[in-house]
Amino acid sequence: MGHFTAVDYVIFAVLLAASMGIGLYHALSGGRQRTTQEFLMADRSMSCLPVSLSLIASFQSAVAIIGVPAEIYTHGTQYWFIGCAYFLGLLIPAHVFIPVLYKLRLSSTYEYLELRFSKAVRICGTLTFIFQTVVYMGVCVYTPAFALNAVTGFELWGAVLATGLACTLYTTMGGLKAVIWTDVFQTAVMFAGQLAVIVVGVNQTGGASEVWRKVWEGNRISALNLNPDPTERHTFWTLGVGGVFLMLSLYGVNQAQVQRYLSARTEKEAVRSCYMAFPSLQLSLALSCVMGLVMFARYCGEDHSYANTLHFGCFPQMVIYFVMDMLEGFPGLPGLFVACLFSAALSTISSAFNSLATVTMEDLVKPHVPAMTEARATLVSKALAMSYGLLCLAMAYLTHLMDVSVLNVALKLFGMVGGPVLGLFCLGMFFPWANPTGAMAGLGAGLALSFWVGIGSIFNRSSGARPLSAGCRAALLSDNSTSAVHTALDNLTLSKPSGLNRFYSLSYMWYSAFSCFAVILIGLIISFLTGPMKEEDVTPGTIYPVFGKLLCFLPEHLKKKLCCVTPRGPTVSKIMDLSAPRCKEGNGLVLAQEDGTSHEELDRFLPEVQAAFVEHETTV
Ligand SMILES: CC(C)(CO)[C@@H](O)C(=O)NCCC(=O)O
Ligand code: NA
Repeated sequence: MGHFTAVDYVIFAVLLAASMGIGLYHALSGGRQRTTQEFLMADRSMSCLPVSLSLIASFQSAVAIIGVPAEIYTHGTQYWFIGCAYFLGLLIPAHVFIPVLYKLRLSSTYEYLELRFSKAVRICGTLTFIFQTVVYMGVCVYTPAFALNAVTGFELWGAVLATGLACTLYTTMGGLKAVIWTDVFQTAVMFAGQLAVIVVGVNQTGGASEVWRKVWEGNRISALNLNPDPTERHTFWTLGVGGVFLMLSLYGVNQAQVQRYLSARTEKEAVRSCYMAFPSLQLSLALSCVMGLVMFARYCGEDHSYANTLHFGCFPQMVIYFVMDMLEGFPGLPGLFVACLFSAALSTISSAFNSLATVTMEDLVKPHVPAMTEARATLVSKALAMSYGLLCLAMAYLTHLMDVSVLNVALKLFGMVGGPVLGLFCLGMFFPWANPTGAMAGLGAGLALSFWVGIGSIFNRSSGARPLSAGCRAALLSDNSTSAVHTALDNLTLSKPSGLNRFYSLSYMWYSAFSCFAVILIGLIISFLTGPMKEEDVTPGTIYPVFGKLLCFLPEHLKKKLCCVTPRGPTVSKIMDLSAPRCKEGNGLVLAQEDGTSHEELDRFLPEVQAAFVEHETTV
């Protein structure tokens, strides 16, 4: 197998150096990262282009770059239908979540939970996010290093340490501005690397029509699978409908993304960035799917040296093997692909460090130390970003100890942990009756159910291995494969799950939707049992009147009766209570802000808000 030349290592080093350069630039320019507003929120001054590229970079890591081609190679193009989920998966955040969250002018998205429910719900939301992100970042930093190491002997722990430390450094120096601008640069490198592999790969295989012929004859082009069985791993329903909930949990309520929307200059700019993320996300999906197809065309029917590793799902090494095989003899291109992999990883973990620092600061530290000076708060935020960077290295080691198939793990984690949090936000925004007790019970039950099915599926391997499709079998059963392989495959595909095993074999693409609905249902039941929230008790601006909008033909008084209009009222003092530690930023009073009002205009209110706050505090 081809080894790296000096040129390749130099390209990798240049990637790290350029990223750190961007970090240094933002540490020394602008406000020099001396306020939390700049360090955590990029001064709320970003325009839509960098924000949109940064949005797609957050959850597009080496896991997707390696995992998706492997998935397409093994199971055909069915996974590509997840692109259908991008429509609603971005439209709903743009027109439901952004308007509500942006107007509240939060820093942490979990502040919403306190405004709508209670402090306890907020803390639970924050802790859930921290858990999800800490596990995810370990997988993200470990995956590219591991895959490269397995095939090319690339220094495993050297790569983990170099990426983890470089990323920690530029995130700590340059704050969110550096994170967003490195995302822009890294997304470009990511696309360039994928494109290079595809162009060279198509050439090596004998042109686009030859690739098409081979994947067509090899049965890789999947027809739309409309099987309603929820245990079938990838169908149109699991990907196109279940995927919408996955997208909502990531692009609607996940702190990493919401923080980007909030860093936009205006609400319009935030909505526009969400729209602009759509084509780039489709492009990214298309590139990784096409890469899987080219890979199949290259190896189908001839070289099955790596097919042995395919038996139990998708192995990342295979993709690296293919890439190195393709790019051998093109000096610099293997290095470009390495840069592509690590770009994807860096842009994800940098978002993780910054968003973790933000929620820890805003939700866990500030409420307990309300008198902290701005300088001290910024210092603590930087210390937090750095600590999470170092924790990431520890998590990479933990990932190393668990032997996992990365794409499934990432998607399962998003569903198991992100789904209940999505449910919590939906419960709060769409159901004015939901009360804090219901929210707590709903979140607890939703998490319990999703961990039950998620952990159950791990111990229920027999059905976990079921997804070997007919096409995959064809690929594995080359002429010279033994009858033992045939028998093993038949046993795998014949065993149909029943009873509890059927529950455990729920497709992981349904996890988000399943746990989201569980939270809403249990949350509503408990709320009605313990006394539903009254309209005048709900904080203004925290409800999205979805029923009011859907039932717009009803007369006004009936709508009011159904409690499906935005509650309004002179409850400013109540908001001041709830958001006391944040009031210096003037969060509470900007609720009436109209669409498109710029932060500059808002800032004119700040002195008034501060005066009101001081008055409020001294009279209490
Ligand atoms: C999150 C989606 C589904 C959005 O397209 C996709 O980027 C994906 O499959 N990501 C896998 C996780 C990762 O790349 O880290
Ligand atoms: Na990324």
